[in-house]
Amino acid sequence: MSENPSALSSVPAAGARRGLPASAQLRYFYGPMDCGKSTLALQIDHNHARQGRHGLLLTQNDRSAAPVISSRMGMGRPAIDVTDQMDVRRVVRDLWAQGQRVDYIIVDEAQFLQVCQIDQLAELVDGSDVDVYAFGLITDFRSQLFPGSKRLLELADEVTRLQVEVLCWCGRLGAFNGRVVGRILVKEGAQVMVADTAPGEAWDVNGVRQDDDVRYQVLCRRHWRAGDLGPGSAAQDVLPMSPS
Ligand SMILES: Nc1ncnc2c1ncn2[C@@H]1O[C@H](COP(=O)(O)OP(=O)(O)O)[C@@H](O)[C@H]1O
Ligand SMILES: Cc1cn([C@H]2C[C@H](O)[C@@H](COP(=O)(O)O)O2)c(=O)[nH]c1=O
Repeated sequence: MSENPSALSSVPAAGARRGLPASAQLRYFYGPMDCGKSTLALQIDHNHARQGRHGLLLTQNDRSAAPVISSRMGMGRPAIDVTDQMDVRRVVRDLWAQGQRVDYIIVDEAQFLQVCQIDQLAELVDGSDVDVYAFGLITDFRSQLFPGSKRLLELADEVTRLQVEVLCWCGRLGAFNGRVVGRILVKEGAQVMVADTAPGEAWDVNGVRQDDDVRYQVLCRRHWRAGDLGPGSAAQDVLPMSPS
């Protein structure tokens, strides 16, 4: 691994500032869709950048279909779209070769990264003292771990569940990312299908047309298991209308 110019820069890593060994960390922030992960990613980037630290922003398959980290709060920042074949260490090395510092890396939609790419991030933390902040879902629409998320749980120095509560339609805490096709909750299909929690949007992601009839709905376990999408769902629609 080539030398990190950050170590030579005027803003050394936190540990080095105190004369301690390098103290970079791999931190993983997770939560269901719509809980504020991208917003927090942008806030952390903002706070580091304003202290003169240099960040590298990565994402994969952002909802906006653009290479950006985008928050539903309306903010967004350009990011590198990580392809499956990309060696993240190479991206960092290339920046160093151009004389650019990389003090920290922010990765949004980290659940989509390959297992080997999570290992590469850990290598950047341990070998080059680069802080890594990863944000993503932990489980998919079947409530199974994404491989990238599993690897983050295995490797991260710190794992944090976001505190912003996303509620199921019944008012319980929602932790399950239900995939809704038409008006039906599905439990089979491709693991990756980019879509929003808002209905009726369609776009191309990496040249692949996404199904405009697919959306996600965060549910509690009880209603995810039952496939009950609440008032306005298919089950409700077939009920006879009450006379006016
Ligand atoms: N109009 C709004 N007013 C206040 N908060 C909002 C509004 N729209 C979205 N949000 C907040 O933004 C969160 C979604 O943020 P986002 O970073 O896009 O989520 P994630 O990346 O986890 O899917 C919502 O949970 C909500 O807290
Ligand atoms: C559950 C689940 C989600 N996805 C996609 C849907 C969205 O494009 C992203 C999550 O975005 P957010 O920033 O957390 O709102 O992931 C998927 O492809 N497969 C799934 O099972």
